[in-house]
Amino acid sequence: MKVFINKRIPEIGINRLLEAGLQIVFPENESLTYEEWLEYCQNADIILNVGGDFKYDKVFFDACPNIKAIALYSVGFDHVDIKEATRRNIPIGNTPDVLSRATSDVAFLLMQSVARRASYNFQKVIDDNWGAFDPLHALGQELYGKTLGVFGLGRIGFQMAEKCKKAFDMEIIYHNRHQNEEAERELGGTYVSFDELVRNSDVLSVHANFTPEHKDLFNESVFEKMKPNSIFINTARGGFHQEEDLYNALTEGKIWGAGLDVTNPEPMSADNPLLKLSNVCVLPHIGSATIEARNGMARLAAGNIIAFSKGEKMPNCANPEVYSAQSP
Ligand SMILES: NC(=O)C1=CN([C@@H]2O[C@H](COP(=O)(O)OP(=O)(O)OC[C@H]3O[C@@H](n4cnc5c(N)ncnc54)[C@H](O)[C@@H]3O)[C@@H](O)[C@H]2O)C=CC1
Ligand SMILES: O=C(O)C(=O)CO
Repeated sequence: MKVFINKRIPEIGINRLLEAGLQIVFPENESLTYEEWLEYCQNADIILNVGGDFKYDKVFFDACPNIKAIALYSVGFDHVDIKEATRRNIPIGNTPDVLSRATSDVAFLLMQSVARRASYNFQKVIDDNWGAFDPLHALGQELYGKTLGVFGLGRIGFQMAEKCKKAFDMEIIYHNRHQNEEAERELGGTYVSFDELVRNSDVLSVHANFTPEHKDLFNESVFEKMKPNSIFINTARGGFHQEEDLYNALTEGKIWGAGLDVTNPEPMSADNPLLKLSNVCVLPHIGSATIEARNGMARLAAGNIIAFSKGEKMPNCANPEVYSAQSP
């Protein structure tokens, strides 16, 4: 079977695919236009997808009737129309768990960076503007004993909560699709309504899976209810926050600061007004960017493809219902 991989991934994944006798096709140039990407996909049986540049929607599936399986090099699958894939019996593999530690590390890093104004202070050093010791300037806030609100207490949200609990003895509240009793026991966390989460969090960290109906969920009316000392963190997907409303909330003192690893669109333009604010820290979607996580993702993506090529179930599948649909 022919596997199209749109961008180089760590060797461990490539080697596994080659050892399994699969044929790999890489593009000559990794910056593909939609048309070029589609053409590569049309000539493949399986796709190993890196990044979220192109959507796997009805138009794609109609244009690529030969595609039998897609292995995402990500845990998030918001760029895939899962219903459409399932309808066509196409399993969609993803890479859970192996990146939870790295991504929650970045949420934790952003939280502290914003609380201590790290990017603002770093910029001062770069600008040769260190200045004299000033008892009243660039003061941050301490996080000990404060309340962390997790929106989406899944694999990554849990690890963020665990770190905040251990490092700063923070109180954990969360809002999730379902109450997570095991997490409550381990973290001593409390399930709250969305409204309570927004009103009571000192740090509100977004970790849910993105779906179009939640676009701009964090908007003016939400920021309005947040505490003036609160920090908004988003490492999930940029679509969750309304950027202009976030900017206004930050400049009008409705919230203390924001840390973003994800924006909408990505990349964020260098002249984005958010980047001029001293209470904002933006990272270029590096949540899973560690050697350990990226190797793990390569291993899982290759494992999904190899299992599929042998007629087995993908071990990590975003639409396991494809398998029950196939059974008599
Ligand atoms: N910044 C980065 O580099 C990375 C970002 N991510 C993002 O993080 C997301 C979460 O990943 P995991 O923790 O592995 O997923 P997960 O599926 O383990 O956890 C997501 C949780 O969010 C909850 N949820 C979903 N929609 C919700 C809603 N509308 N309201 C309340 N709760 C809701 C789910 O019930 C689930 O518990 C991914 O989907 C991806 O978008 C993941 C990895 C790296
Ligand atoms: O896995 C994901 O969903 C990412 O965003 C990148 O690792």
